Amino acid sequence: MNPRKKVDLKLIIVGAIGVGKTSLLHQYVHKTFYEEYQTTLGASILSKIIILGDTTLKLQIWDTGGQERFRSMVSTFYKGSDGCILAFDVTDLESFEALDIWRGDVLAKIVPMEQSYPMVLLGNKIDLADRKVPQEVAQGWCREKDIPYFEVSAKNDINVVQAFEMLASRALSRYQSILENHLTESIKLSPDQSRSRCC
Ligand SMILES: Nc1nc2c(ncn2[C@@H]2O[C@H](COP(=O)(O)OP(=O)(O)OP(=O)(O)O)[C@@H](O)[C@H]2O)c(=O)[nH]1
Ligand SMILES: [Mg+2]
Repeated sequence: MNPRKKVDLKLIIVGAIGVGKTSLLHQYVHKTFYEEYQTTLGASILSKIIILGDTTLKLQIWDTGGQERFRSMVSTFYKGSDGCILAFDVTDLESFEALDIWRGDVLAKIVPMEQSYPMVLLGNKIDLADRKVPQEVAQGWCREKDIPYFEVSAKNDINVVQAFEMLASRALSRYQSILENHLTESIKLSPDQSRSRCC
């Protein structure tokens, strides 16, 4: 029998209204795409199990609504997340300009750790002709922040799996190094603890 490790990770997807967050998630989890737009009211969760190396990962991915009126409410869901997908629409300049705010909102809810919090940026709808955000501009933003960038299309299923799995793999590495640090700390602590118990 394969003694595969099992890890549960919470991921979130955030970004402005209508950029395609729900569509990206449905493409990744269900391999489906809908042209009709149904805004996400608050948040919803989808799960997917994937295998990375010797680990079975259960991804719980929180889809959040981009409407302004939900911003403070959805930000309460960021807490405890292991990684984040930031999304914008390459045909919507405002959605790109709003990224600093979305990123700031997420980082404000994350407890700072030695290991940096994993994020990836997805520029969605590259199947459309009327692009407003050049690839180099988005890449420049990501370079400054040390975040990987993917140009994607939820509609045509371009780069979607690669982007989600890059985030999952970074979130898993962070989870493992936090776990190792905890174990090292408890090994360091245990001799003192046993001494104090016996004296
Ligand atoms: N052409 C094209 N349209 C897309 C793509 N992804 C999403 N859409 C369309 O964009 C619209 C909005 O998509 P959603 O996935 O609902 O966007 P959202 O970011 O979840 O929106 P909120 O929940 O309101 O924040 C829908 O009509 C989708 O069909 C894409 O890659 N290409
Ligand atoms: Mg949505």
